[in-house]
Amino acid sequence: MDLLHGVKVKPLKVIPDGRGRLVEILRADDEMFQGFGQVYMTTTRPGIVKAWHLHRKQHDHVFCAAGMIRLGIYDDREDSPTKGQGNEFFIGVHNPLLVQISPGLYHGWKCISTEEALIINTVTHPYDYAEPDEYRRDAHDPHIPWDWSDRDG
Ligand SMILES: Cc1cn([C@H]2C[C@H](O)[C@@H](COP(=O)(O)OP(=O)(O)O[C@H]3O[C@H](C)C(=O)[C@H](O)[C@H]3O)O2)c(=O)[nH]c1=O
Repeated sequence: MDLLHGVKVKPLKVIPDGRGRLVEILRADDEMFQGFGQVYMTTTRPGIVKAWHLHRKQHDHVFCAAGMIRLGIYDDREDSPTKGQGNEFFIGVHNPLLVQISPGLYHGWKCISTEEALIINTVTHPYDYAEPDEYRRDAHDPHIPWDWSDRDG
């Protein structure tokens, strides 16, 4: 899969031992590091879609620590070489991957596990309560050619 302009991925290493497991998520010396604003946890119940979200300033770094999600990213930027294209990732306990999403890209996810998905998002700007850097479209807005329904095969 060709990555959208402004999307980067980092495969994460799971270090298991007799007590449990440890996973480094994002480091200040990573090539992809863009700065630190805050880190927060958000969860999604099975079958629920949280989309579409877009930030104008902020980079997101999405890691799914429990459960599994189908992460969708859609490029609607006029000046982008990948305008009109999308990326899809299946990430979580079975595929530990950190996905960096640049400002201007629509993104969202669906929880595809039977248990709640737990997402750790490390972002480049602290959340501004007065003027959140959050722009949204309905998850099923026809402007974005995306189908969140499950596919049989
Ligand atoms: C991000 C954030 C939110 N909030 C408040 C605002 C709302 O009252 C409540 C839920 O926030 P939101 O609807 O933004 O939560 P999610 O729908 O889980 O949004 C997240 O999921 C999608 C798919 C993303 O891509 C967003 O970037 C990410 O914010 O928490 C805070 O108080 N602090 C914060 O840092």
